[in-house]
Parts: sequence; structure tokens; C-alpha cells
Amino acid sequence: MTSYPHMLRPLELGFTTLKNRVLMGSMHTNLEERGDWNRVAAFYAARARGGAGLIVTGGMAPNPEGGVFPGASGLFSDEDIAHHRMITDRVHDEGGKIAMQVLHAGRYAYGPDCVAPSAIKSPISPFPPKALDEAGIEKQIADIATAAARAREAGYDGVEVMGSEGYFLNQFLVTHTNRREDRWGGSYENRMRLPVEVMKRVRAAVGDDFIVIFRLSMIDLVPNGSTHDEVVQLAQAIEAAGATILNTGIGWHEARVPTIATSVPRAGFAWVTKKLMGKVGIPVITSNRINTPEVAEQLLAEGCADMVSLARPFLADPDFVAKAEAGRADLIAPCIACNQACLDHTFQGKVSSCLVNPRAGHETELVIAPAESARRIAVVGAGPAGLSCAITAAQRGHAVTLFDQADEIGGQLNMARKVPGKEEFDGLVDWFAAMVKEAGVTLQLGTRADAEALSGFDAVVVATGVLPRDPQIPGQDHPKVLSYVDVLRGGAEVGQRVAVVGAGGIGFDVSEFLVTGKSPTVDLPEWLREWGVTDPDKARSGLAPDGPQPEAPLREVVLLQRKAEKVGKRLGKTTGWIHRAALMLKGVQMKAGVSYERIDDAGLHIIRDGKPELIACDTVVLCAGQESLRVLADAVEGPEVHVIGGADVAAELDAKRAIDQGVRLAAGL
Ligand SMILES: Cc1cc2nc3c(=O)[nH]c(=O)nc-3n(C[C@H](O)[C@H](O)[C@H](O)COP(=O)(O)O)c2cc1C
Ligand code: SF4
Repeated sequence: MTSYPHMLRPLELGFTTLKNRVLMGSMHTNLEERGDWNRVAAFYAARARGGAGLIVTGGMAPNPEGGVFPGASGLFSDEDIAHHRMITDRVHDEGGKIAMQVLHAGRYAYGPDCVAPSAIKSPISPFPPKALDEAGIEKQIADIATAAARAREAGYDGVEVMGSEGYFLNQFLVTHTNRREDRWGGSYENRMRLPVEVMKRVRAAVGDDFIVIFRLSMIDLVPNGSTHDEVVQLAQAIEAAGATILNTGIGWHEARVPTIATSVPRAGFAWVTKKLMGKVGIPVITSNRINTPEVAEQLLAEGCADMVSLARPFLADPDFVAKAEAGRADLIAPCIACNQACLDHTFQGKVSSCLVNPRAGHETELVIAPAESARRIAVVGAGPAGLSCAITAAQRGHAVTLFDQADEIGGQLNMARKVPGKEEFDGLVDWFAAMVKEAGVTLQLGTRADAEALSGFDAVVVATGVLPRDPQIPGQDHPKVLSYVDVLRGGAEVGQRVAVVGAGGIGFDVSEFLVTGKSPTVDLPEWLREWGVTDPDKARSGLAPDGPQPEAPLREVVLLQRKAEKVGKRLGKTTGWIHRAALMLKGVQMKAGVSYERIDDAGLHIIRDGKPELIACDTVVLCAGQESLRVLADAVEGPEVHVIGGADVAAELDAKRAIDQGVRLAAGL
């Protein structure tokens, strides 16, 4: 049994004690605006029950102009206190502690009333901000302090003042956004005046025995961002102004360096936090891509921080701490940092949830209760849909047999895990394996279940997945043509010059696989070099690396798509740009709006802009979509046959939909 002595050690704050060193980091879930505060409370109560040492809520606006979007939730008036009281009561009933984050968006606010130090529009909002006058600044400070006081009244154990990620307070700190010439701009002393003043006023508003965390931008990753010395100066001033704890923020939202995506190495920015250790007297928290108890323990043991923040891992598994404490870290559902059901949802106005755990944010509605009567259930296909269905059904008490003709579980996840930068998928397959065992699912691998074998079950779930779609290009039977399955699973030999047909998620993955030798994701120094983040004082904005160029790509790859739109436009909202940038960095050419004419010895003949073109290549890899594999569904006869996952709707490696469908079906079986 592994123990985590550093992670599970209490943190003494003088007037109160946190039971361990794990903070659930702030996440706005879009639940806050829906008015169902019982659901919000249930979300946090589950994380408190699961053992988080301290929870921080998603950002709450101190006033309407500071909201991230019009109508964003906040603590604007005393009437809001009752809603928040529901959250704090439930968390306290579960033995937890919770702080409310006060977030003023400044020029990041997506609304016409936004305000900022200077009238400089942000690249991620269409709304130009109004530069605040002296009275306007005083109003913002007063509103933030009042929101903190209301948070105390609502029963919170503390507040977190959001000072990073390029929001309002951060905007005052750097000349990138602050061009003022009064006492709030110019010298660094002037530019840091607002965050320090906010800290003082918040402390005065809440009294001494209340946790006040300041989220400090450790590295801005934008042009003219704060230097490390300035960060230290601010940290010391914030401590002197009354902060209890300093939390870490990494990169502004407009930064073009990935900070939380799958391809960011685990704990990839803890070294930045470590530079602050010993320079302040209050506890320091490190954040970003800490997703296992082992990583958390190691960071704390090495003195990178006094506490760790985990945000998305608490979506993936509310019981992260409890399972680690019980010596069952193998059962912790891993956050694979895909952003597909959390941050992407946030930007789409949907409730944030989790690809791995569809119950996140849906605690009151998607309930996994014991089945009224145990039934014999066959699930065919051990991909993400079949696995999640089988595990959930078995957890409910059903006798579940899971078949797969392959000798391993995972289905299409086994392709994803081969792609450089997607190593987290390994952990996901391992977790599924542990859960299959724990839930008592009978696993029959290497078994092709036919209609006869399935006849004795009470219910059959067909999760047989997908087949590659046939793009019907003349000459596609040429020996130089491979499918993505041959490349990612079959280990087929691929030539030096490659044309990749189809620029969906799989086309991008295949291209990455073909141009990348060793994966920088598991080699932090290499990753930092690739993105130009070797020195906090020089790492300004990413994309064009300041440091030495990454290793030469392994192959010449041309990535093609039929649609006449930006290549990769349909990839994840918050991650598509990273995949595009990574491939461009490795010299992959991208061509959109093409039609495929034929493949022959010379290569792939296409038409682009009405003109014929030859992509001279040794190999053509087809990544032209999928078709549902549902032969079995049509063959099985019985009172109850369900079809889920790719067998239901063919979609590219859509594990989010597959897992959601699997869990939801099992919840009602
Ligand atoms: C859906 C979502 C919403 C977030 N909302 C906030 C927020 O309101 N305030 C904040 O400070 N950080 C917010 N974050 C950032 C997280 O606190 C955290 O810094 C980031 O997810 C990296 O940590 P992780 O790898 O542990 O998830 C959000 C992140 C996600 C995924
Ligand atoms: S959706 Fe992906 S990134 Fe978000 S919490 Fe779940 S696994 Fe992590």
C-alpha cells in the first residue's frame, strides 16, 4: 500500500487547519447561472466527501461589469447569500472546507460594460473596455471587498482573490494592458498598487480569522509580462497586505503556450512555483497538470510547494483524496487533460462535466443506484462505451459479461495512447482495467460473441465500435496506401514522404505520430524548449520558440482535407490551436479544399483551387472517417438489445460521447 505522507499531512494556518495539502482548484462550471443551487451544492458536496483539503469555487463576479459574461454569477447583493449558504452548508456537512473565488474579468469580460486599466481591447473578446477613472477604480476595489465580506456571511471558510490568468488585477500589473500615467500605472510600484490595495481591503472586510488566498500569475506568457523579480516583489507585498496563502496561476488566457492541455507534461509548471519558495512566509500552492497522488506527493516532497491544486482531476474523480488515503490510487479515474467535456463545454455555454466521469456536474440527475433486481447482461465490445457500461451495470449489482474479440481492452483508446502527447490515455485504459476487476465484470477477451452465445442473457449491449470509412479514391488499392489503423495499431511501415487524407482528430493524431520521434510530453526540458519557456523572464508568448529549435521532424507530411475551411477547425475549441501549432512547428503542410483524383506510383493527385496538383509521396494514409460496425446488433434477437458508442453513431474517437452513453444506459438497466 502506497502512502502519501506529504500530501496527506495537515496544513496549519494558525486560526484553522486544513486536513491535507490538496486544494480543489477553481472551476466555473456554468451550473452557477442555471439557478439550480441544489445541483451546485451537490457538485461541491461530492468533492468535500471525497476528501479535498480545501475547495475553491469557480470564479464569482464582484459586480456585473466584472462578470466573465453578461449574467455571470456573483455575490452582488445580500439576496445572493442564501444560494451560497446552500453550498457551504452541504460542504460543511461533509466535513469539508470551501473558499469562494472572487473573479473580476476586466477586459476579458464578454460584454459591452467591461472595464480595464486602459482602453486596450483583448484579443479574446470583441468588446473594447472602458478605461477606469479614479472613482471607477475605487468602486471596483470596494465591490471586491464587499463580495468577500458577503462570502463570509454566506458561510465560506475563505475567499480566493483571482489575480492571474490575465484577469482584471493581472491587467494592472503589466504594460501590455496598463498604459496609465497616474498612481495606478507607470512604475511597477504603481502597477501593483491595485492588487495590493484589493488584498488590504479584502482582509479588512473579512477579519483576521478567515482564509484569503491570492491567485498570483507566476508566469504571464504574454509580451511584456511580469519578470520573476516583479512576481516575487508582488508576492511579498500581497503577503504583507494580509494574504493567508498564495496560489499559482500559469499563463494568461490569450497566451499561445499550452498550459493545461494533454500535451503539457504532468506538473509542467511546478518549477516556476518552486522559484518562489523561501521568498515568502505564507504557504504556496502549485497548480496545473497534477493528476495523480504520486505526482502530488513528489512535488511536495521535493519542496516545490506547500500544497497542490488539482482542478480537473476533481471532475474526473471527486474521491481522489479518499481513494489515495485508502491505498487505492489505482481506482482514481484519471483526468487525461483533454478539455473535451470541461473547458470546451464552458466555452460552448454547456455545463462543464468530464469525459471520464459523466456524472461530474450531473450529480443530482445521473444517479447510480443499486438495481432493483440483478440481471444477466452481456456487453459486446470493450472500448470506452462498452467498458463504462459494463462497469456501471456491475456496480449496480448486475451480473455482467464483457466480450471483445481483441486480446486487450480499450478498443480505439489503444490507438489514441500510441500518439505522442496522448500518453495520458495509457492511464485511462489502466483505470478501466482496474475498475473492471473491482466491479466484478466477467471479461471474455479473444472471444467473438455471436447471436447464439448471447441468447441466454437478459439484455445485450452492442458496443462494437467503428470501421474506417472507405473514401473510394481511384487507386486506393495501391501498395503505398494504408489506413490509420494499419499505422497506429498495426505498426505498418511508413515511407519518408506521406500524404494524410482527412484532417479530423485522427488525421492530426496520425500526422503527429509520423513526424514526432520521442514525445516531449514525457520529457519536460524538451517540451519547455519546444514552446520557448526555458526562462520565465524570456518566455513571453510562445509559438515562435525563443530557445533552440526542436529536433528535426521524422518525416515530411502533408495533411489534406476536402472542406474549404481552416484545417482542424472542428477540433476541440480550447485545444485545436495547440494541435495545429504543434504540427506547424514540425513542418507539416496543411491543404484544405482539395478533391482527391487518384493514387498511383507518383503519389496522390488532387485538385485544389481548380488546378491539378501532385502530392509526391511514398505513403498515403487514409483517415477519412468511420462507419458504425453494427452487424451484431442486426443479428442478435432478444427482448432487450441496446446499441451504444461508435456502433450507434460513428464518430472519430469520440470517447466523450461513448462513455456518457455507456454510463447513462447502465444507470437505467
Ligand atoms: C472548466 C474550467 C473552468 C475553470 N474556471 C476557473 C475559474 O473560474 N477561476 C480560476 O481561477 N481558474 C479556473 N480554471 C482553471 C483551473 O483552476 C486550473 O488552473 C486549470 O484547470 C489547471 O489545473 P488542472 O490541470 O489541475 O485542471 C478553470 C478550469 C476549467 C477546466
Ligand atoms: S474532460 Fe478531460 S480534461 Fe476535463 S476533467 Fe475530464 S478528463 Fe480532465
